[in-house]
Amino acid sequence: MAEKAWKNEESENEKQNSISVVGMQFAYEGQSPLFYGFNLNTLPGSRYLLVGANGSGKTTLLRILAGKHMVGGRDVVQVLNRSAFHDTQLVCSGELAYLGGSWSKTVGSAGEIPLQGDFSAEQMIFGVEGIDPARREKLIDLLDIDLQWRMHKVSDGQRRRVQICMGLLVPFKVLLLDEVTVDLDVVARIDLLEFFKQECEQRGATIVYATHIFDGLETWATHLAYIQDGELRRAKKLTEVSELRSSANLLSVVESWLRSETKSEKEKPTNPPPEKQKTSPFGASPFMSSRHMAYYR
Ligand SMILES: Nc1ncnc2c1ncn2[C@@H]1O[C@H](COP(=O)(O)OP(=O)(O)OP(=O)(O)O)[C@@H](O)[C@H]1O
Repeated sequence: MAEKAWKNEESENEKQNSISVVGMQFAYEGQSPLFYGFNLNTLPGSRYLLVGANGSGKTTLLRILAGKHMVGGRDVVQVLNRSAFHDTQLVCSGELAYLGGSWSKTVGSAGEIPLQGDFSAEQMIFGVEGIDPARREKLIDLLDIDLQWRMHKVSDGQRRRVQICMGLLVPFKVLLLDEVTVDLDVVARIDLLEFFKQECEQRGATIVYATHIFDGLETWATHLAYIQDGELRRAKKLTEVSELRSSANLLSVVESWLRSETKSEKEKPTNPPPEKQKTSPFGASPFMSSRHMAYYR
């Protein structure tokens, strides 16, 4: 029923993108652009797997989508048709959620919450107001959280469970995940991935998940996005990745892409490659990083 409801709504909205990135450019201070003319569109209900070598730009992209860096005008990076950076309500309302590697979490209007200290899991989880009790119970159960855990005495995996629980308390519409299952045991990871899948199928949520762990993701993801040095080399439905139609699994497909990337790097001439263009395609102004403009969170 729920699935049908969001799909009807979606057809009325003419399949609007849940994420839209158009001609994005971004550089860290003092560095040449990491992203230049970067485009990405996702539809509601999709589960994107974001893959690429170490340093290819996955975390930076997720942080930009999460509104943590300003990368140009309001139209460049839009989530739910609103500017990811300028519309702070997106994050405060919980519609746009980001779960990354750090041990702190912005939970709506509660702001940054440290996840280490002499307090219980219960205090943390029940400290967030306005949460649907049934959803909260479901998450506590799913992540097998003991509400009596003292946060300064738990293991990395247990702390991670509490972090994930808090990040999911509000029913998100777009969820950005940066390698968050890394500390979880197999059962917790499988159950969580299944929960994410249901959130997309039943509510039309969109997930972008950056990971190097591909176990079980062939049947989980709907799309695969492959980044190389800040360039989106592939963005396809998983069913359209030709290598996956043969017997190859996701791990070996991504491994072959990464290996050919490394090989072509080695075969490059020793002269340094020309830097990516540093002027904006939208005007003659010099390229400016988000930090030059002091617009980052
Ligand atoms: N705060 C920062 N300041 C300057 N450069 C940075 C910063 N964070 C990342 N970088 C650089 O930006 C590039 C992309 O880094 P990013 O963390 O986005 O890659 P990644 O694909 O997430 O890597 P990994 O798979 O190792 O997590 C790298 O060259 C990195 O050194």
